[in-house]
Amino acid sequence: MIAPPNADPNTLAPTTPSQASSSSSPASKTSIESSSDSSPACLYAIRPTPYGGRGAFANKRIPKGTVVLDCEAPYASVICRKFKKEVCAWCFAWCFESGDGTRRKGSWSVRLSVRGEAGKEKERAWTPWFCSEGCRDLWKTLLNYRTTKVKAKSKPANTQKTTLNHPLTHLDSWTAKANMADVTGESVDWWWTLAETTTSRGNMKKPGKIMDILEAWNEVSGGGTEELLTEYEADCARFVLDGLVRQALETSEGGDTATKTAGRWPDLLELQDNELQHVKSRPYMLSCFIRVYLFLKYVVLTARPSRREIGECEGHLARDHGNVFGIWEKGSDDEDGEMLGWGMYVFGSYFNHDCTPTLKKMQHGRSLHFTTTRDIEEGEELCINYIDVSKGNGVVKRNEEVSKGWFFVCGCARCERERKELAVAE
Ligand SMILES: C[S@@+](CC[C@H](N)C(=O)[O-])C[C@H]1O[C@@H](n2cnc3c(N)ncnc32)[C@H](O)[C@@H]1O
Repeated sequence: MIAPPNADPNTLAPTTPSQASSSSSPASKTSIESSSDSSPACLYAIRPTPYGGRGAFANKRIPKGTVVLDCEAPYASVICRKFKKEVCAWCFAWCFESGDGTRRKGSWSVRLSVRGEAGKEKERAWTPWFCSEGCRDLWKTLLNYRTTKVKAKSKPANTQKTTLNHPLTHLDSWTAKANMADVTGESVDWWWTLAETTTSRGNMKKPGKIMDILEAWNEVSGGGTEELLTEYEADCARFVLDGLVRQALETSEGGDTATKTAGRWPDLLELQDNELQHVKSRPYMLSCFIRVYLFLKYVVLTARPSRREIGECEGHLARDHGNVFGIWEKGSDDEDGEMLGWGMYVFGSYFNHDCTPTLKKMQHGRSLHFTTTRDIEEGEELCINYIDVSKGNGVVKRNEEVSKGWFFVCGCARCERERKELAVAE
């Protein structure tokens, strides 16, 4: 359970137990159970825990080595830009691992063909790369959708980027001005509303408004993200876009494209919303979120029939941190590898952290599965580990790590026991 450390470790994402008070909502329980026909999710049920929102509890005795959840593919995912040529956008194969001697040069050779002007192939910042044509075809089959095409308008005669001021940097000053010590749900909503109203269609005609500037930027930059967003924000934008595409396919094709156990949009919305906790801890994340939203709305999604509204982008961003899983170089974050990207495997996000985990998660290509590491008794909680618990760190160090990355105090039995032992020793 991770968020993207490579981009900016301080932008990793967590949540607080308080927000999970919707915890035992019947909807979330149904979501998990409804997938039981195609997955072994009926082995457990989602119920409130005494320490941290909801958790997954065994419905019956589960033997060691049982796969309790097998997510075939993520609901949404992104390969970090710096790895995009090295990691297959479909099966997540890393060229340095899959190398047969010829591939050690450091990038895959198949990419999505994008025709630029005069029919010439050109590579854009968002162009995905693949390990094979087969993977590229699968990607195209699922996402046969114009995700990255910017509005086709004739270019203005003067295409000097330098004549435009960066349209989104002013957002930094918004959050800098705000007293973030007093951050509340209402104040976060207020900033979002301000972002929306100052860029709304009603303001379109007024010169100097963000909408106009973004449209002009769009025209001269050809939709490039390089200068509008930081690399991390661009990765977030691609992640959200992937989710929006899946959501659109769900709606337009009756949901048949929903990947096995990846969940659907309503399931994703059932996940813990981490936005407030995240912004409280890292105020600059609010302007990052809003920049991603404005970028998607006015630069990328202008080719779509209807423009996505705040709710959908915010819905993704609010659940991204703390709920997504890293896509790791060796398929498991227990090993010291690179995190190549991240993915939202919705139903996997109900597993809480335990310093003595009962599940091991393993990534195989696009899939992620969770296997019991010992026999589990009926009623026992199924937990994974968010941090490396094999380092031999004590309760204090482990909790420093958990609270730094995920903002919660670990309520697992091992931590409770070690805290008591420490108190007695003092
Ligand atoms: C991915 S979510 C897990 C599901 C979550 N409990 C829910 O109700 O949606 C991670 C969040 O669960 C809570 N959590 C997970 N493990 C915990 C633990 N060991 N102690 C306290 N809270 C925990 C924290 O709020 C954390 O941010």
